[in-house]
This record gives sequence, structure tokens and C-alpha cells, in this order.
Amino acid sequence: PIALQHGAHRIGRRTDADMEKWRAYGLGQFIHWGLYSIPAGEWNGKQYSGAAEWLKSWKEVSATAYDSLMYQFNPTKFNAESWAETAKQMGVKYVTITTKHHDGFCLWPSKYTNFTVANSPYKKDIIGPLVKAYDKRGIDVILYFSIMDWHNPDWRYDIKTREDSIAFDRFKQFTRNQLLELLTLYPTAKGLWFDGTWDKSWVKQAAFADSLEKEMRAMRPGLIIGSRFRADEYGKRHFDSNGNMMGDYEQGWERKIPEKIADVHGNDWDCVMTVPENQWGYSKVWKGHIKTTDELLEMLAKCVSLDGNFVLNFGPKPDGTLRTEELDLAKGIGEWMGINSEAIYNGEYAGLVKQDWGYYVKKTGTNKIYMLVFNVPVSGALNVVLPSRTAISKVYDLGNPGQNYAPEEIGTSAYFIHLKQQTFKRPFVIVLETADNSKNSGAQYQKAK
Ligand SMILES: COc1ccc([C@@H]2N[C@@H](C)[C@@H](O)[C@H]2O)cc1
Repeated sequence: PIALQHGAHRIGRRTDADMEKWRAYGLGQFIHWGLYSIPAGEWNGKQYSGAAEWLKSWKEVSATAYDSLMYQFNPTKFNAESWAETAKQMGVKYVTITTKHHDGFCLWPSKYTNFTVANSPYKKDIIGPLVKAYDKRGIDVILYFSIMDWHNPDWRYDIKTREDSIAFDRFKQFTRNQLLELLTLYPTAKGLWFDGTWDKSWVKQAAFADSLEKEMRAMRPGLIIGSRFRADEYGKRHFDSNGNMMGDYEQGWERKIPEKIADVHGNDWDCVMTVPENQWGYSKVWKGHIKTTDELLEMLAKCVSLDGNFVLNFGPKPDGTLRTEELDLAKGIGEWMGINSEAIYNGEYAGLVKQDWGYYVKKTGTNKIYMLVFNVPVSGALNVVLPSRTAISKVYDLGNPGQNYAPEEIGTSAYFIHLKQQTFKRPFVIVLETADNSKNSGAQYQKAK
């Protein structure tokens, strides 16, 4: 391995209680809200082709005109309690909220810039009430922060001249000030979700970013910071020059999900996902495919079955209300979670051969394995292959505990679970309680005749 000063400072997963709690979340919510929510992807009557929260980067939009949106920010219907209640009903265990996106507008009254809610008609802090409302419901808060800041005149995409270097040094202090300010104002925040860290200017700041990360962790022991925050001294991001992940979990899964367990390299990770193809902030027009409740539930199941968390994005409207499509999804997911959340919370990779009917999730620290069924075979028989010398001691339908199954043994530690009915309206969960029968307690179920 290469000697690194600013690469990964830990090999393998964090094992402390804060991270174990993060690992167990299963389901999260992302909230993208800011000035971009007002134009919602439209400018001078024309639709921006990109993501609505990137509108300011459109050549048709002057920065001055965009920044004056601050004087229109007045979400009269904003109610942190109702957002948090929607999230509670949905069954999320953590929420990631944009404090400042790339446009530089701060949803908290930062004292390091005027470009904040304090100077909008709304005047009041948005982040504080949200943290309070979510904490009250036992939903942990992670603060999203974009390093790239299109409003700050000291931001640079790269550092080519002495002037760049002087300006960017000011920008680094501004960034440090804002991050320490957020950790001071919102001490219950469990982590920081960094974005806007790909440009050369920041990638060249390995030493600064490393010391800032250390300073934040010292200030807030247990703080959770992902792999996207900093680069190593050779400019490597997410994974350092020795291939070791930097930060506490992998942040590469944005709008994509790993296919197999080998893809996650034993790291913690979460997948952040949009409802439409690619819109994070509120957008008037949702192009392409809009994901359904069942699609999102299958993504959730797949993430948890591969040792990750699934974080669904909400883009609230400028008036502070949530859009109907998102409220409907929150309700649909919440109904399913109301019955099946036992298969999601504290779930981990079960280490079993993946079958076509769906996904296995193992309950951390137990011998309970959940079968999250999305595709019932025409045979009605769910194939289960366990490690040798593992017997099944009990099988039942999580949503209908009275419904037991007697698996048919069709081979060495291989079983068929014959479903009682052919059609299912919703994804469902079957619970397998396994026993290590290496003490040869004798197979519980008859061999196939
Ligand atoms: C260079 O491509 C992107 C794509 C999306 C992003 C941002 N990350 C997501 C979590 C959203 O905040 C999106 O604006 C940034 C850069």
C-alpha cells in the first residue's frame, strides 16, 4: 500500500453504537428544498432540461435574477410538524435535509452570509423547527451541505492563479465557519451528507478537508460523515489510493442500487433515490418514469438485503406543502411498513443464494430470516437453499402469523415453501426461523418422497 496522510483513517466498518443505529435504519427520507423550489425548473416560460435544483446553472438564468428569488421565499404553509408526521407514518428512521444546496441559499440564519432565510420575507429558521419535529418522533436528522456554492464570490472550480488561491482560502474558512455553525446550532444532528465536492478546487484540499473532518468529529463524537466529503492527497475520492473507503459509509449510490453483495465491498452504504427519473427539488414537470409504491418497496427490499439503507427524496413545494404524488407514496409505503417493517429495521445481508421470488433479509443478531416476496412463481413454490446443516424450525407469514407453512425438503438444506394461494396483491413477507442442526437434531420436515 501507498503511504497516505489523508486517505482512509479506518479500515472496515465503524462498530460504535451511533453507526450501529445508522446501519439499522433501513428506510430514510431526503428533503430537497430551497429557492429552486420556486421556479421549479421553469424560467421565462421555458422548461429547463436538467434537474430543477440545478436551474441556476442554466445559461438562460442570470445569477442576479436567480438570487433575487430570495425575496420571494415565503412558505406560508410550511409546517415542520406535518412533514415529520408524514415521515413518521411512512416509517422512515432518518431524514437528510438540505441546509444549503449548490445555489448557496441557506435554510438557516447563518451569520456568515446574507443569502439566507433571515433576509427573505419568511425571516425564520427552517432547519431548527425541522430538526425539532423529526427528533420528537425519533427520526434522526442528517444535514445535507453542498461545498460548492455558486453564490459565494470566493468559490472556484479550480485554483490556477495566486488570486484563485487567496480567494479559495477565504472560501475554505467560510465553509469551515458554516459547518461548525451548523453543528453548534443543531447539536442533535447525527451526521452530515456532503455534496458538490467533485471540482478540482476542493479535490486539491486533501489536508484541509481531512483536518476539518477531524475537527467536526472531535466536536461531535459519533458524527456520521459519508465517503463523498474529501479526496486523498492524490485526488482519489470515495476510495483512497489504496482502495480503502474514506468516511463512514459509501455515498456513491445516487439513483442507483448495487446488483450483488460484492458491489458493496463490506461497507455501509445508502442509496438516495428520486421519485421521477432525475428531479430532487420541486419540479413542475416530472419527465420520464414516475416510480410507483411497489417499485420503491422493491428498491427498499433490495437495498436492505444488500446491507444498505434506502432514502427516498421529497421535493416540497414553495408554499411549504408536499406534493400529492409524494404524499400518496408516503402513505403507500407506510401502509406496507405498518405490516412488514420488522423485515426492514435492523436488517442485513442474509448470505443466502438469491432466488427469483425476491429478497432475503436477516435480522441482525438473530436466527430470523425474512423472505420479501415480490415475484410469486407459477408453481407457487418458493425455493429456499440454506447453508448445509441449517434446519428450518418455523415458517410463517409475517402479515398473517396464523398462516404457517410446512416446507418440503427437496434436497440437502433445500426446501420448497408451497404458497396457499396463487395471486397476491401486495408484496409480502415470510419469516424463516432457522436452527443450526449441526448437532444433527434430525431434519424437521420429511424428505421429498
Ligand atoms: C454532476 O452531477 C450531479 C448530479 C446530482 C447532484 C446533486 N446530488 C443529489 C443528491 C442532488 O442534490 C443533486 O442536485 C450533483 C451533481
